[in-house]
Amino acid sequence: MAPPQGPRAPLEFGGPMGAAALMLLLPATVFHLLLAARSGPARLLGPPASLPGLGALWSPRALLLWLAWLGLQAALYLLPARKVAKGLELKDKSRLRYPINGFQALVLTALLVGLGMSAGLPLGALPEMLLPLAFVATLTAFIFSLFLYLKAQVAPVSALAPGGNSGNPIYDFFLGRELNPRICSFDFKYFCELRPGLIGWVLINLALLVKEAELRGSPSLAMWLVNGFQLLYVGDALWHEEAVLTTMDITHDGFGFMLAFGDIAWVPFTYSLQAQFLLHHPQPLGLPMAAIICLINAIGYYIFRGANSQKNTFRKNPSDPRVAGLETISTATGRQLLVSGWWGMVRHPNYLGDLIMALAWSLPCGVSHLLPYFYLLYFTALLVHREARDERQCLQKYGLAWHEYCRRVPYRIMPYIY
Ligand SMILES: NC(=O)C1=CN([C@@H]2O[C@H](COP(=O)(O)OP(=O)(O)OC[C@H]3O[C@@H](n4cnc5c(N)ncnc54)[C@H](OP(=O)(O)O)[C@@H]3O)[C@@H](O)[C@H]2O)C=CC1
Ligand SMILES: CC(C)CCC[C@@H](C)[C@H]1CC=C2C3=C(CC[C@@]21C)[C@@]1(C)CC[C@H](O)C(C)(C)[C@@H]1CC3
Repeated sequence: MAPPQGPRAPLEFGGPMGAAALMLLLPATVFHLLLAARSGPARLLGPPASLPGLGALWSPRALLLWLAWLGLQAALYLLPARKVAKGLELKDKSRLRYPINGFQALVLTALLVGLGMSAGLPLGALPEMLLPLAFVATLTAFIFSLFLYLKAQVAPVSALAPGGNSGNPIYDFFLGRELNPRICSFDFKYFCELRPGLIGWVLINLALLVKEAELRGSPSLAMWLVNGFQLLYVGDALWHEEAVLTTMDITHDGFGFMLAFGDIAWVPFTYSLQAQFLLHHPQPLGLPMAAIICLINAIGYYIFRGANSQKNTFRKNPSDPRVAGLETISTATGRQLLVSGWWGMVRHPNYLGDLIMALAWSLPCGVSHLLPYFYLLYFTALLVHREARDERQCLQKYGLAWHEYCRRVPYRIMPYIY
């Protein structure tokens, strides 16, 4: 049976009240974290040591820089791609085309930044601008979401997302009405999910590393580790860019404030928190501990990549020799579910790997403060919530076969625990 859609779809995130609260709480959290990371006590909870005036938030230079960044990433998106991939089939039976040139955009951005730095670009000045940059990014997210909401008014019904069309403007603005808003072939959601925010995140990390070298003579080992791990994560996402086309963000969720803000403001300014913390609170890290942390990150990455690649290979071609020997359950839809390999260990092995990596990103910051563990805490909550949403969708899609999968693979994310 098809799940209820439009005004009859069940409301998520606490409905309109929850959506309104999140629209205040999420930007407030970004500013709180930015301020806390640079303050002496670096407290995750409680008010930051000092509150800046409004003047510290607004800077025309930050606005120009931000617009130039978005413009650069949009231009790189429009460059010829090594491949054009097709998305999943839509309600009207069509399949959208997406350029696969994210990794190329990362490399070209690195080249441009490298050239700029050798010509005297003061990258180390960026950390001082994080607050006004986060402010313009948040403003952009609100204005852009309004544009997306209005654009959806004239979109055909077949282009609307299953949720996000409740009729309540606050809720729909938050969740997003249109599934794949585009102008000509420019896909806003796909662009935002992987480009300005993710690449911006590693650029902010690099600027923090440069600033630390300016302040202390050389970057610390902890800063190198955080930069290296997160660059690997972003590089991996862009290298496997096509895989994002099957995530629930692209196939199920509308494009509204939640994803727009998440992609362009939340990711670059909160995911770089560990490097921000390290700039203001240097942490000693010995080689043996660094080696253990590298091992934890490597284990997390091995599980994350192994699980994601196994599912993607299987979904593309179940007879591929790399997955053909795995045990499966048949479903009424004609699709199969893996019940051995990574997907026979827990129902979301990729989340487990991602969480192990999140731990490795925080450990270089020591254990004296809770603040650098914010990502791990937030991410655990996000993935537990996401897992529950995915389970609901899979139950609707696969019915009895999903029950059978849950019986055969009883744990969701962490074997014997959850
Ligand atoms: N860093 C960050 O902030 C975030 C990172 N992520 C990461 O993104 C990645 C993608 O996650 P996400 O989009 O949530 O979902 P998943 O990649 O886990 O995909 C879930 C889908 O996989 C399919 N599936 C589930 N079980 C099986 C099985 N046993 N056999 C075959 N197919 C199965 C189902 O879709 P179907 O059957 O239709 O194919 C299900 O809807 C993860 O690695 C996650 O950790 C996610 C959110 C935030
Ligand atoms: C602002 C709210 C609290 C929630 C916003 C959530 C978003 C920040 C995340 C939702 C799904 C995401 C994914 C990635 C980044 C974070 C968001 C946008 C991802 C691009 C990270 C890199 C991974 O390899 C991936 C699998 C490509 C991720 C896809 C989902």
